[in-house]
Amino acid sequence: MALVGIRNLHKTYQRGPEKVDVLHGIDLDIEQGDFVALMGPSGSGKTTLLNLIGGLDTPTAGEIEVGGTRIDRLGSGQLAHWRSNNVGFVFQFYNLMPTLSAQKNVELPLLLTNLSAAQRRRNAEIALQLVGLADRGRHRPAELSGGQQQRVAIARAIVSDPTLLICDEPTGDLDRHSAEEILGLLQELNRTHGKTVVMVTHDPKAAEYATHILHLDKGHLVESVAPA
Ligand SMILES: Nc1ncnc2c1ncn2[C@@H]1O[C@H](COP(=O)(O)OP(=O)(O)OP(=O)(O)O)[C@@H](O)[C@H]1O
Repeated sequence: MALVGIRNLHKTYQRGPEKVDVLHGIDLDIEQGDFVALMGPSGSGKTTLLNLIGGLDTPTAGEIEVGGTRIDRLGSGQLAHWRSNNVGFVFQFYNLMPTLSAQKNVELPLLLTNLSAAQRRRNAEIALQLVGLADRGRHRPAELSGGQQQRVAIARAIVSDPTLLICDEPTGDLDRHSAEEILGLLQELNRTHGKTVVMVTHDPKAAEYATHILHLDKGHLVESVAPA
């Protein structure tokens, strides 16, 4: 069974009196261990689909099963609990807490668990080590480069050991060199640590790191090709 199974997925937003149909019956399977790049023109529904897969939003109609759980059937509290156990999120602008050190930022998701303070610290250290920032734990975000801040965000995303990593334009704010480092890191997490990665990107070079490339156009999945 696929890790993510999506059937006839629809999403309609209500904007005042107006209805905006964004996804029109998406069918998609993502296997455990896939690294999927989701591409398509601006407004085609990429972030909408990504947020539905990660349980940040709920569909208007259709089914989403992740790791055997029908997440479209969960209430908002159950969905939040499911997310914290199963999904790590990486965003374009890092979303780190500016007043907290890198170490404390990485520990944040663990505050929702019943791990001891010592265990939280240890797990955050391991995650920072994995992203190559063991020596930057005491730095605040403003004292780190964009690429380093994104590494901290990735450490925060993996500290709870989720199966699924959801990345929305993770290199959209980085120069080419830092972008390649971040993509290399995501690839290593995918290949070596077995994380299933779903990444929205506009950048064809970023998509080359994926094992599968999906194209969305006006709310339809138009193509699914593996990179050469
Ligand atoms: N919360 C919302 N309420 C109403 N409309 C929304 C909402 N979120 C997104 N939309 C609309 O849904 C459509 C798809 O948005 P989405 O962010 O999924 O596209 P995208 O492909 O990720 O675009 P981009 O590449 O520009 O980020 C857009 O027309 C957008 O205006």
